[in-house]
Amino acid sequence: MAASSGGKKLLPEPSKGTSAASAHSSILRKSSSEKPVTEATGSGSKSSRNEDLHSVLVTSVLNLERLDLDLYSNEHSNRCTFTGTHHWVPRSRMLFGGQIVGQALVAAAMSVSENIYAHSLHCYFVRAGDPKVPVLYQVDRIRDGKSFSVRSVKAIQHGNPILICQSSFQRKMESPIHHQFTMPVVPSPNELLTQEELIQKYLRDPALTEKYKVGLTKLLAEEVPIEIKPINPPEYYRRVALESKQHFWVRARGYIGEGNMKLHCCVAAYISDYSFLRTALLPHFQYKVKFMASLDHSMWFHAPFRSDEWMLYECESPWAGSCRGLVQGRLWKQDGVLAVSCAQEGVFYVKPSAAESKL
Ligand SMILES: CCCCCCCCCCCCCC(=O)SCCNC(=O)CCNC(=O)[C@H](O)C(C)(C)COP(=O)(O)OP(=O)(O)OC[C@H]1O[C@@H](n2cnc3c(N)ncnc32)[C@H](O)[C@@H]1OP(=O)(O)O
Repeated sequence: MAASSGGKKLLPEPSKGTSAASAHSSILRKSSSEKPVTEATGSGSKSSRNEDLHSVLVTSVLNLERLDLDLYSNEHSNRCTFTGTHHWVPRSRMLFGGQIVGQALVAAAMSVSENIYAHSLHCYFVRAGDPKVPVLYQVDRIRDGKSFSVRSVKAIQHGNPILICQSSFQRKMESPIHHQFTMPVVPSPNELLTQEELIQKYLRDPALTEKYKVGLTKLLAEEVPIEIKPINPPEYYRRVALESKQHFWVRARGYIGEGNMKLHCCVAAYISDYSFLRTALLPHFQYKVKFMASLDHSMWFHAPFRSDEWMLYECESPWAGSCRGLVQGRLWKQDGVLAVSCAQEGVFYVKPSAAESKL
C-alpha cells in the first residue's frame, strides 16, 4: 500500500516512530511498484465501461489526504462545488454512513502490508457527521499477527468521534472447507431500468401529485455515485405492506478497473449502506419516518469482486422493534459467487402518516 507525496511514491506507510512527511496520498495503490489506481489501470478483463470515466468514488470520495503517520483527512479530495466538502449528502443532512465507513476502511488499509486484504469490519455510528466540515481518520494498529492484522479507526469531527470502526485483514489462504448459499434467480441487469429511468417513468404519470413530483425530482437531481437497478420496485406510492425484502443490481458509477481488491472493498463499504436500512420500513407503509439513522454496520468480504461491475444486492429485514430495525444483505457477483455479506441496525422514530393516494 503506498501513498504519494507530490507524485513521488512513498513506500508503504512507515512503521511507527518513523517521522512522517505530510503528504497528499492518492487513493489506495495496488503496490508501490504498480501504477496507482487513479491512473488508467485497464489491466485484466477490459470493462465494457468507458475507461476514461474514472469513478468519482476513486478519484474523490475515497481519496484521503495523509496528514501524518496513521492520520488522514478527507478535506482536499472530497471538495465538491455543490456541497463544499462532501461529495453527496443524503437529505437527512447527516453525512452518508457509507462514505464514513468506506473512508475509515481506506485509512485502515493504508496501514497494512500489500499482501493482506480486508475480510471483515464492524462499526458504530456514534454521532451524526457534519456535512460542513471535513473528517479526520485516526488509525490505531491493534495487532499484526502472522496471518491476521487488526486495526481500529476513529472518524473525528469537532474533536469528537462520529464513527468507530474495527477491521481485520488476512493474508491469502487456501482451504478445503468451502460452501455458500445459492444466488437468488432474478432478471439480469440489462433487462431492468435504472433508478433514474424508473423515476423518469413515474414523473411522466399525468396523475402524479405535485408533492410526489417534487420528491422524485429532488431524488433525480442527487449526485449519488452509485448506479442502481431495482428488481420488482414497489410502485413508490402504493400504500400496501410489502415483505421486508428487496433486491437490486448495484455498482459504482464510472470505471475502477481490476486488481486493487482493497479499493473495491472500500467502494463496496460505500455502496452497501445505500438504500439498505429502508428494507426494514417496507412492511410499515402506514407510518412516516420522523428520524432514521444507522446505528452500526458490519461487513464480511468472502471473495474477490469488482465494485464497478453489476452485483446483486439481496437485502432482508428479519426483525424490527423498540424503535430499531435489523437489516441483512448479501452482495452476489453475476457468476453466482457470494462476494460480501452485510448487516446493520438502525433507529427509526415514526408517526402515523395521513392516508393519502398519489392522485
Ligand atoms: C427509491 C429509493 C430511495 C432510496 C433512498 C436512500 C437514501 C440513502 C441515504 C439514507 C442514509 C441512512 C443511513 C445513514 O447513512 S444515517 C448516517 C449514519 N448514522 C448516523 O450518522 C447516526 C449517528 N449516531 C447518532 O446520531 C446518535 O448516536 C443517535 C441519534 C443514533 C442516538 O443519539 P441519542 O441517543 O443522543 O439521540 P436520540 O435517539 O435520543 O434522539 C435522536 C433524535 O430523535 C429524536 N427522538 C428521540 N426519541 C424520539 C421519539 N420517541 N420520537 C420521535 N423523535 C425522537 C430526538 O429528539 C433527536 O432529534 P434531535 O433532537 O437531534 O433533532
